Amino acid sequence: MKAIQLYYPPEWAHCYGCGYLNAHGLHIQTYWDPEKGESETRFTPRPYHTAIPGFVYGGLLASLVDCHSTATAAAAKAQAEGLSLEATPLRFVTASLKVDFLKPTPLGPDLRLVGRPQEVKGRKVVVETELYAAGTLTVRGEAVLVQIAEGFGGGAG
Ligand SMILES: CCCCCCCC(=O)SCCNC(=O)CCNC(=O)[C@H](O)C(C)(C)COP(=O)(O)OP(=O)(O)OC[C@H]1O[C@@H](n2cnc3c(N)ncnc32)[C@H](O)[C@@H]1OP(=O)(O)O
Repeated sequence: MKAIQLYYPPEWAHCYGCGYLNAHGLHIQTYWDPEKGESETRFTPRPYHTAIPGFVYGGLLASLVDCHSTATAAAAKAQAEGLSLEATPLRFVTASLKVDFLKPTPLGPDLRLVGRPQEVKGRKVVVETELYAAGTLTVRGEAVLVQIAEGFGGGAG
């Protein structure tokens, strides 16, 4: 199975979190299960992703939820519209990101994020994510993702 992020064309693949063209990035990769209608990302933090010794830095956890959610939105929208990401790449950006840190996340185990689309409407997708460390739910996220429109970012600076 191919990660959703690997369908992004090069101009959308520089993201620090998930861009395959960012040599310094996290290279987050998300997989879509069309039967369950949910996504999965796995990531193993490095020792330097520390908050306090033994626990993962919350900003990293938010980044995982962020890029996991943008990819989930692309897959959910593609499935809802009967599109193939191979033929029609879709790219979403984050409009809103809410992260609840339910428990400290231990540094060491592989982290597993599960994403479930709550709403797919027009250019907007809402995704809920649960993040597990060694089977324990430690983070819950909710993100609003908006499909980028032509000329995205125009006028900035
Ligand atoms: C090029 C590839 C980049 C890849 C980045 C990967 C992940 C990221 O980190 S993205 C970086 C951080 N995000 C950004 O920089 C985005 C900055 N924001 C923007 O550009 C715009 O506000 C943008 C595109 C999100 C929305 O603007 P616009 O295109 O005008 O959408 P708009 O028509 O207002 O809204 C569409 C829908 O989203 C909803 N929405 C928009 N913003 C929000 C928000 N902050 N909270 C909740 N809902 C929102 C709207 O209510 C609307 O919903 P509905 O259709 O139900 O009425």
